[in-house]
Amino acid sequence: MAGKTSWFVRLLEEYRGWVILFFCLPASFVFDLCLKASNWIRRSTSSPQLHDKRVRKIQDEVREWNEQPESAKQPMCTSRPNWLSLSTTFFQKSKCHKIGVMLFDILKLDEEKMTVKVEPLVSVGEITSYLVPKGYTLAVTLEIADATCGGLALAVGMTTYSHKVGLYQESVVSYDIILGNGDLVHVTKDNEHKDLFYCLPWSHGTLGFLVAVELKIVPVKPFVHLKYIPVNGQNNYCNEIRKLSGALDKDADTPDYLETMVFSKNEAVILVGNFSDVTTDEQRNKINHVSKWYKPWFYKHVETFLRRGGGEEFIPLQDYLLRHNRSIFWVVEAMIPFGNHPMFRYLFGWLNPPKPAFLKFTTTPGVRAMTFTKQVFQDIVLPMTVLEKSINLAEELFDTYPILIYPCRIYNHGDNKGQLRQPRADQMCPDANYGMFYDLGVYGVPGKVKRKESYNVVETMRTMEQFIRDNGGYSFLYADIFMTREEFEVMFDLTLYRQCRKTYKADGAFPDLYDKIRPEIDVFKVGKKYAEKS
Ligand SMILES: Cc1cc2nc3c(=O)[nH]c(=O)nc-3n(C[C@H](O)[C@H](O)[C@H](O)COP(=O)(O)OP(=O)(O)OC[C@H]3O[C@@H](n4cnc5c(N)ncnc54)[C@H](O)[C@@H]3O)c2cc1C
Ligand SMILES: NC(=O)C1=CN([C@@H]2O[C@H](COP(=O)(O)OP(=O)(O)OC[C@H]3O[C@@H](n4cnc5c(N)ncnc54)[C@H](OP(=O)(O)O)[C@@H]3O)[C@@H](O)[C@H]2O)C=CC1
Ligand SMILES: CC(C)=CCC[C@@H](C)[C@H]1CC[C@@]2(C)C3=C(CC[C@]12C)[C@@]1(C)CC[C@H](O)C(C)(C)[C@@H]1CC3
Repeated sequence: MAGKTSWFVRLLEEYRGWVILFFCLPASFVFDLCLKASNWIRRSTSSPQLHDKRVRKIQDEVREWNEQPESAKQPMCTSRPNWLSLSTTFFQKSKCHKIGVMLFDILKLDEEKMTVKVEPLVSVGEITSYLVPKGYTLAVTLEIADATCGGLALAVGMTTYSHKVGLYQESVVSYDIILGNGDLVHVTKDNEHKDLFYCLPWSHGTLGFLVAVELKIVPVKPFVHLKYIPVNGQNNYCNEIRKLSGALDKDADTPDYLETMVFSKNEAVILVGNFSDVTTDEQRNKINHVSKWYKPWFYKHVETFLRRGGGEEFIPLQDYLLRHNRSIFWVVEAMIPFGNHPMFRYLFGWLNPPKPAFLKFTTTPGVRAMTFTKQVFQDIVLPMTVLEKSINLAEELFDTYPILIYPCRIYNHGDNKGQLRQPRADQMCPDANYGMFYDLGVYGVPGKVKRKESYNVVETMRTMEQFIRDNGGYSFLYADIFMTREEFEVMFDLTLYRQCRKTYKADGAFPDLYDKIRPEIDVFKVGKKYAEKS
């Protein structure tokens, strides 16, 4: 039996690419078809006109929960299974009382106000397909089609347009929330619930159930004119990012989209995109549908410009917005090392990406332990003042490239306005009410470049988190965190959040934020094991 198991495990490990190709990708494809079919059935029986009725049903369920004896009450969460969620943590919903918030409709497009009102489970892929043909897109559109408008609103979202508008939360005009007592409140930044308005982002459903969200949209053109600018030398590319993002001058003419992929300490490609029409033959010859299944993975395509010495293309907007979807940034490479081979792409490229939902659904405790201890998926918000330092530290700790940089405004809304602290004086843009920060994205298998042998995830991540706290930054909470509760409260300001939990009847009704987002694995037990080993 043992022999059989080790033969099987060896097959999985040594030929994992083939196993994924012949088993995971087709299974993921079928899985996706089933999900799509069930969404389609749900949508065809649902309609925006029935929104109020659906909301009343949820309110009734919450009121029923309130009528239970105190001793029987478990905190509430949505019934959406954790495997559908885009988070690396596996929050144990079995410890919660689950309420079905099955809301999938696009409610209203208001072209005068430039907003769109949606139910929370509308996905980024769906809203993009709805808005782009009408000449709009969300001000903050994610690259992953499966992220939902509601999940992003109550957690955090960021994109390559964020140097102009900030985080996803800045593009929210209003939230409709069902509170712990079943009341429905409409929350805006100017009405009597403004305190709640500032606390809902980064709250992960611990303040109430979201039933609708109104989001700002921006006018677009059918193409993005994308310039690929390779830069040598760390100071050079960091200075260029600061300049292009408007970090040094709030009146600088900034591009519509700005992204950087750092391929080694001294080599990066900066992507500068602007909305554009395509009218001339010369422009038409430079059209590139980067998201088609047979095209090279986007980051691999970008990397070629290090050798080619720069270039420009016209990319259809929808292709641009979902450019990282097919290879899930560079996550798929660790699973299918030959996935970017032209033969693979032409024959099987349409099967990619493996659905994150499928991967999560099939994650056994062993695979989870492996991804937890041997891989890194982190997005970190940091001020531009530590750009060089953070890249050097990421190299030292994780030893994996590429590293992703998305500049992003963090607004100073005043004192005690939500979980994010005011940017420090030296982090503010001159004469502006925001500081220029950025997302540092590190995804993959640590030790890839210098082939460092041992990777102690707990020690490494805690060093990174110390750096984040010291510099007034934040970890995205979809990822595993390694902080104690006390350290978490140094990173995030929970003063107003706590007040809101009381005022809006969330205490006892919803889990506490730290308890909801921390990994289900005992980080400190894992840390102790590493200590014993060494
Ligand atoms: C049935 C099945 C289900 C799976 N489900 C999931 C899942 O849910 N989630 C998930 O993330 N993965 C999943 N995988 C993918 C699989 O676990 C991958 O092997 C894993 O992502 C890679 O991690 P690893 O520690 O095994 O790295 P390795 O196999 O050691 O390496 C991954 C890649 O990095 C390179 N590399 C590793 N170490 C170094 C180094 N020191 N220097 C240079 N290069 C290096 C390797 O050459 C390889 O290309 C699944 C695989 C199978 C077969
Ligand atoms: N570029 C970016 O910024 C990207 C960000 N992400 C991250 O991915 C996540 C989004 O993924 P997605 O799968 O859409 O969302 P999730 O299902 O992961 O939801 C995120 C959190 O919001 C809560 N939530 C979601 N909907 C509701 C609701 N209607 N009422 C109350 N609480 C709710 C969830 O609680 P519950 O479990 O109770 O439902 C969960 O804690 C975010 O965490 C985001 O930060 C991912 C990709 C890219
Ligand atoms: C700000 C920006 C650009 C954010 C991009 C975030 C993505 C790279 C993240 C979001 C969700 C994410 C953590 C995910 C994964 C990879 C990285 C993702 C896609 C995977 C698929 C990695 C493999 C894991 O076993 C598992 C399946 C749990 C997760 C699921 C979520």
